[in-house]
Amino acid sequence: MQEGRRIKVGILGATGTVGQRFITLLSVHPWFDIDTLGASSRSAGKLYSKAVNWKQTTPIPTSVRDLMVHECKPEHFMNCAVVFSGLDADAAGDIEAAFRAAELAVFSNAKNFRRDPHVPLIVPFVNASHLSIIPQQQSLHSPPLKKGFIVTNANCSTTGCVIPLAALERAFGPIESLLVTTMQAISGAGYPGVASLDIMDNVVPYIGSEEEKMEWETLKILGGITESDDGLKTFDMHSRHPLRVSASCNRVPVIDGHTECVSIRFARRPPPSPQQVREALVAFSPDAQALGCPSAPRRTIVVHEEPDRPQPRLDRYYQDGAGVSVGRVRQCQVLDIKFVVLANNVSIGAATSSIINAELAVLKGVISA
Ligand SMILES: NC(=O)C1=CN([C@@H]2O[C@H](COP(=O)(O)OP(=O)(O)OC[C@H]3O[C@@H](n4cnc5c(N)ncnc54)[C@H](OP(=O)(O)O)[C@@H]3O)[C@@H](O)[C@H]2O)C=CC1
Ligand SMILES: N[C@@H](CC(=O)OP(=O)(O)O)C(=O)O
Repeated sequence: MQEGRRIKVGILGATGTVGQRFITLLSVHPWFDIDTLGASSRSAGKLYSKAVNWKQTTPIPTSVRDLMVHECKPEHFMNCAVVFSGLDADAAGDIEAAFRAAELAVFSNAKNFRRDPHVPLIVPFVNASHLSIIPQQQSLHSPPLKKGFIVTNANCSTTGCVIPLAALERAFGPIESLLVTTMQAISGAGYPGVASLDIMDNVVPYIGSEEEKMEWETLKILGGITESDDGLKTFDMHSRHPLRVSASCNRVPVIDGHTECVSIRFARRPPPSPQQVREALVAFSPDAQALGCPSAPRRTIVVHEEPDRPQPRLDRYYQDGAGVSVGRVRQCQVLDIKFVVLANNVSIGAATSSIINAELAVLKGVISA
């Protein structure tokens, strides 16, 4: 990024749970300046401070308090080189497609384009290399695009799980089986989300479509990209080393932070020991750090030795919510290794991932500053 150059950005869904986290993070970002905000017609035409039901622990940044909220139409955002989306999935599909067609670079949290064969699904510490599919996405668009594209980040539970898995595949080769059971925070369902009478004093053993998303997204993220003789790139869905995934997803009465119990079997025999696994997790240093992404945490994974960690209340703000916390690394009597991972669903599970993805795109020259 050229010294002194700043990039104007817009936020779609700026009033929501993820949108508020975007505002908090981007208001102090060293490269990006918040220029334009968008939300539904319920909020459009109001000052941000009047439209939003602000739920962050820090005040609304002064730089955005008096910005007007717009409808999510590209013509309001043409000052922006980058648009971050925290849109409700019911609206995200058409709106993000329109923004891409208007030659805007869209970094989305919504699920709508994650399965698109030309859209990268990127967890920034895991598969930044998938940005390489963007020229194909642009050339196959009708009409072909020069600057517009969509990059998605993953489901928040998928994100927490694939980061340690990527560290372990890098150190020990392919994982062939994954069993994961989640305990997901209420904020994952947006605001107002799950009714208090459903979640207080309770655990709800079902989150619609969540298990299917975890089982599918993990394969796209951990897989590579293959290129045919005619130059067409395809996501290989971890098919060179087939990975079987079984996810069980639960909602628990925690405000922020998804906790996941993970068991894995490696392809390699004999498998690594728990101590080797701990060392590989601690040593993990993704490209986002080496390349100098300003929002990348100094350390991606902390490994706790205490037997009762990680815990959401104690660990969800590790590295300002950009890192993940692992604990209880031990032998699994059925597969090889099991552990617990905790990730902040609103930060690295959503807004922080989008922002680091955009930083990677700038550093790799996909976005011209
Ligand atoms: N919360 C989390 O932990 C995670 C969320 N996600 C995904 O991120 C996205 C946002 O989630 P979250 O912030 O929790 O959701 P919220 O319900 O809190 O916020 C939704 C946002 O979308 C806007 N919106 C709703 N309908 C429309 C519309 N028709 N046109 C334009 N804007 C609209 C809302 O504006 P208004 O205020 O005007 O209604 C609001 O700004 C979702 O797709 C979600 O699945 C992904 C990972 C984690
Ligand atoms: N469904 C997740 C959050 C979310 O919105 O996921 P997705 O973006 O994959 O729909 C949760 O409830 O915790």
